[in-house]
Amino acid sequence: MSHPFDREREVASRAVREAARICRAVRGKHGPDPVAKGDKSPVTVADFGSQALICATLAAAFPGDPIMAEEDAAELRKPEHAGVRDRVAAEVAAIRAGTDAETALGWIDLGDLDRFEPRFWTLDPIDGTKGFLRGEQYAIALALIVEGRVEVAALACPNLEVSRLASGPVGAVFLAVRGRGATVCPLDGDDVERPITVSDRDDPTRARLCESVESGHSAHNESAAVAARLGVTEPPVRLDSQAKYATVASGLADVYLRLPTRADYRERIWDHAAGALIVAEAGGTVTDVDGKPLDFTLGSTLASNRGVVATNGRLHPRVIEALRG
Ligand SMILES: Nc1ncnc2c1ncn2[C@@H]1O[C@H](COP(=O)(O)OS(=O)(=O)O)[C@@H](OP(=O)(O)O)[C@H]1O
Ligand SMILES: [Mg+2]
Ligand SMILES: [Mg+2]
Ligand SMILES: [Mg+2]
Repeated sequence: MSHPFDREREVASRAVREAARICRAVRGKHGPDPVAKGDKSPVTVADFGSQALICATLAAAFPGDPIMAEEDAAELRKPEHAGVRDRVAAEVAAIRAGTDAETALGWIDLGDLDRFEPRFWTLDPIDGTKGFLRGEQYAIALALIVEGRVEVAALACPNLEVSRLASGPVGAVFLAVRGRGATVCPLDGDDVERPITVSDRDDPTRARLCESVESGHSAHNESAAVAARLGVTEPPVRLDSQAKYATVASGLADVYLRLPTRADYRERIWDHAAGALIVAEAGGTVTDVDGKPLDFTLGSTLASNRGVVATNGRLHPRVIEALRG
């Protein structure tokens, strides 16, 4: 039986898998060549290559769909970055033979949507770029938003173990369609997908928390205070990227806290759309720190939300209460 968004799910899955290949290739070869953006955050050959491939795939499959992606090709067009541009073009051509630099830059710039649309994709070609540079966790995050609701999510986590068992393969793809549950399957090979669910833990003192590695992205001192109020004794697991959502969705952690470090920072929608649907479809709950649902209708940021809290659902009210102090 076919369902709405079957094709979108299949295309999104294929797109993030192909992007994971370029990320791994860039890491495997000669270092990722980070370039500092205007806000001083890093972007690499792999971020650009991933965005180029995914935008090309989406444009071919859904020509009318706009894409709101994190990166753009402006820096790559500057003469001082000709070396990076040539590497991006070469990495893209290694996967899509015959692609020239102008074509690759044009694909990157397909992700230039900057305002809300009734139907659009949002893409983080590498979420957790700092994790990618450290050789730790990162994710390729793609989501389809229709009428302000996330309908489809695909999240590739190339360094996440599918089953945290020693024998589990490294690299996972998480998929979700609203109303149809969430699944995981290995990034490599063609193993079957299996459904995932959040944990059923309801004792807050035993909650397993996870948070960002970077203290600039989430206030570690405040999450420690929240943990103390809940009576949690285990230290939080720190991992980069939307791998945190995947960890909660698979029941390996119970709570993801992302607490604002500055009053003026607005979360970007591509940092949350895919992960939030995957947790919700695995049976969990995602809100901001005030307990409000995330609002994806306001353009590129979650302008009416502060921070993010994702839990297994059962613990959500207790966590929001603990956040109130
Ligand atoms: N001040 C501040 N507060 C909150 N979030 C911020 C902030 N600055 C940046 N960012 C965004 O954080 C994204 C990475 O988040 P992570 O959870 O992966 O951080 S961490 O690497 O685990 O520390 C990161 O995504 P990528 O750029 O895709 O890596 C940024 O969009
Ligand atoms: Mg970034
Ligand atoms: Mg990101
Ligand atoms: Mg990114």
